[in-house]
Amino acid sequence: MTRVAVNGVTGQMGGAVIEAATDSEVVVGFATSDTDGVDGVPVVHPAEAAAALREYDVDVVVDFAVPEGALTVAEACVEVGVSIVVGTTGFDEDGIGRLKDASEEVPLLKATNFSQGIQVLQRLISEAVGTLEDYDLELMETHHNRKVDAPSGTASSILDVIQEERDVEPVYGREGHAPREDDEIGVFARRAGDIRGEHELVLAGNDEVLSLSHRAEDRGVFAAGALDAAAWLVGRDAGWYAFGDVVDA
Ligand SMILES: NC(=O)C1=CN([C@@H]2O[C@H](COP(=O)(O)OP(=O)(O)OC[C@H]3O[C@@H](n4cnc5c(N)ncnc54)[C@H](O)[C@@H]3O)[C@@H](O)[C@H]2O)C=CC1
Ligand SMILES: O=C(O)C1=N[C@H](C(=O)O)C[C@H](O)C1
Repeated sequence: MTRVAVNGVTGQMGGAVIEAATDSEVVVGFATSDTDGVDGVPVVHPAEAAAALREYDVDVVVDFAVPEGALTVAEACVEVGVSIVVGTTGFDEDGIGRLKDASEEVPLLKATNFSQGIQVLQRLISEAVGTLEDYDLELMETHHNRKVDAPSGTASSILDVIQEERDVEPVYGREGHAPREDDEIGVFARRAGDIRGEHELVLAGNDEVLSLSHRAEDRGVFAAGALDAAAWLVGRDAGWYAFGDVVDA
């Protein structure tokens, strides 16, 4: 069985990964929380990650934490030579640069969303935006009230997909006198309750509206995708991998 360490183990996604790990074994977790165990998994501070990766003979880290924590653990993976699946969102440019550096030393797979449905949605969006060239585009995402980064990592990835097809300028929310420019795309983030994750792109023009959307109904979908990615990643060459590589395999 693949020996997994979970970064952010005391969080919402950490719990979902422990629950979903039936074909792999979660042998240790990292978190800054003041606890030494969760669901029978020992919890170690991220500052001690390198020693724990050696002690627990970890094959791969599955990370759902915060950017600074993900970077600390990614750098521990480099020190020990362990693969890492990065699910944390909200990295700035410097953080992405540090992850890229890590991927030169160990296999690193980063995805802003580990659901297969979002992979397909991104492909559909690419086709729709490329085909309906003159249609207005508006992007919406909705998440639970504890989410700290906005827009979501998935919305940012969808924006990247759109910008490969069309030269659009994101406008993050609108307020006051804000007439729409032809080349803009409105991007909206809503936070409420325990909504697991909803994303929608609206394309409007020519007296019609096309709406492409996805809704995650349980965190288990992300946890299962990340564990599939982890099993796929172990034993590969150092490099930067995407969840699409796993889905297409
Ligand atoms: N790629 C994907 O499919 C998905 C990504 N996410 C992302 O995963 C991340 C975590 O989400 P949740 O579990 O909902 O958050 P959460 O707030 O419930 O959990 C965060 C965890 O990180 C830990 N933490 C805080 N500082 C840390 C540090 N310096 N080092 C290591 N751990 C640290 C906390 O103790 C906690 O265990 C977010 O960035 C979220 O956007 C969430 C769901 C799916
Ligand atoms: O924080 C979350 O919950 C989620 N985060 C990811 C994101 O930022 O896109 C993926 C998913 O939507 C859930």
